[in-house]
Amino acid sequence: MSALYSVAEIREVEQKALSGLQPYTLMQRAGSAVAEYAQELLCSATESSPSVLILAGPGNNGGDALEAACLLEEAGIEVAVQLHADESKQPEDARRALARAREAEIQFIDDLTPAGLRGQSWALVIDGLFGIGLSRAPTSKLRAIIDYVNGLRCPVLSIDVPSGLNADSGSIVGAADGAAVNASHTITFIGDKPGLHTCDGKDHSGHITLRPLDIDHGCYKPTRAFLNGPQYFAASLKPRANNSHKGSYGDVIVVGGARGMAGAPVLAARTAAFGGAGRVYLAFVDDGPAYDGEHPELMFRVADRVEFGPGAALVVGPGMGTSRHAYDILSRALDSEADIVVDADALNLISAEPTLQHKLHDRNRAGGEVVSIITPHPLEAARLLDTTTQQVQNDRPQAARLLARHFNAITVLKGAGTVIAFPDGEMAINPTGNPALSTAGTGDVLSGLCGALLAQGWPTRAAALAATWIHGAAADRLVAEGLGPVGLTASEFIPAIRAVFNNIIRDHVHHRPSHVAHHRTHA
Ligand SMILES: NC(=O)C1=CN([C@@H]2O[C@H](COP(=O)(O)OP(=O)(O)OC[C@H]3O[C@@H](n4cnc5c(N)ncnc54)[C@H](O)[C@@H]3O)[C@@H](O)[C@H]2O)[C@@H](O)CC1
Ligand SMILES: [K+]
Repeated sequence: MSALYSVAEIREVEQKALSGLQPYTLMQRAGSAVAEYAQELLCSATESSPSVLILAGPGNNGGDALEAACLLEEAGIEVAVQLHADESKQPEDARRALARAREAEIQFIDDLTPAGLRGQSWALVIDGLFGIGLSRAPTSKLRAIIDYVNGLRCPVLSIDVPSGLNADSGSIVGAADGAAVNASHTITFIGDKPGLHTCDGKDHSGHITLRPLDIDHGCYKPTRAFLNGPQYFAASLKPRANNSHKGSYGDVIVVGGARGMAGAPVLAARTAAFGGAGRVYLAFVDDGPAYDGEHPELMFRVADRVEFGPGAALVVGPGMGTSRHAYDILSRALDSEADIVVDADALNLISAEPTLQHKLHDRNRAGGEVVSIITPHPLEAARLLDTTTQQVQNDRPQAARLLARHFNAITVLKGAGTVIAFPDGEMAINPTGNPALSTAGTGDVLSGLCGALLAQGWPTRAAALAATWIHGAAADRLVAEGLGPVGLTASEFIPAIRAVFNNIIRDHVHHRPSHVAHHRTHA
């Protein structure tokens, strides 16, 4: 159950479902799911006042809220509704929900400003202002209500999508002119949505619960997007054979390190070693250090004297600089038949040089297998797409898909809710990770881990998914241990990555029993 649906796909499912159901059925189901969940939240609330504030907007999201209001009132819970709708323009189902609420003599708050809400202490707010139908920034009047809700300390349950958030992209509709509810919980309907998991979605959605509303499976089509998880790379999680040696786990060559920038490739190389590569080389653009005192197992070379044969996995770009010399080395790496991870300065060089762009694009192996992974952060992505960081962040899924198609490379667009896009249009959003990763060097760690998995023979697709997931899970583990999110350094993620990786291998490997149980026979 980790498929992600675009708004257009949700609408399609909804239309198919509605054609086979009595009118109002889905809204009833949605309202009752909200009421049920609200009651669960109220049970755990500490607030002495049981009063629930219900915000209902102009569309069917507001209808869901009104239906929930009726059900909560029937259950003996005190509710107060603030309705932000032009009643003459409500859709049919929402109008019916409103009529029902009026008949039930639910309390409507006449004052539609925050002043009408102040002075009350709410046990819970139910946010039904906007769902997937929000098309422009909320008006200033509604922004004031959203600000009021965001200043409260009680739980906030958003219906379908936190109002103000774009369900496809996770950005706030209207950017600086917009505002979105900060939910503690989101109950989302029909299918999970990408925008809840990336960009601002991660901060605004809180705990996400999916309710498919009993819609027949036949109404759903397969989607091209999913929430990343170990099930998507489980086939590559294998135990190590006893009869193996360093050659069994491949070579990583980290290519980078212009003068004065040795730290980045060292971080990538250390992670490649901790991620299980058999041998790890650093190929320096300029004369780098002779060895790593803390990890003397890493082998230092001068890039000009290193062959980029097909057998090794290349990680190109950390601390590489953008000199002519770096260009030549990158060009040679792109010409090679090796699996390649392209990061950092290598991406900057590519964004400035059409020749390199073509080389990256044309790197398919015979049979069409994609052999390149690019790992841009939003600024690098913006340079590659010749646009602005703001534009990239406005629609991260779209930006990642464009990059993947344009450069024919699996694209790992880093940031809150990292997006992994494939050249065939498929896309994953990564649920692991936290702001502890917002520090220098964590990108080098990610590209080093990708390289380690490629060196161990993982397909590029599985490597990109697993590296992203493990990298984020390592950050989550450190924060759970009380070591972050403030002040963690990139180096500290490296041993945590090793621990998480070994754990998931253990969890996914089926062990044979060590002995055979024997049955006693009684005489
Ligand atoms: N139709 C159905 O049977 C179902 C609908 N569902 C609910 O309905 C929602 C979608 O309903 P709608 O399509 O009506 O969309 P919304 O309820 O999200 O809101 C759309 C309405 O808001 C208006 N609007 C958009 N942006 C605005 C702005 N900035 N300021 C003021 N008004 C603005 C639109 O003109 C439209 O009237 C879902 O998110 C879900 O909560 C679910 O209950 C599932 C079943
Ligand atoms: K909502």
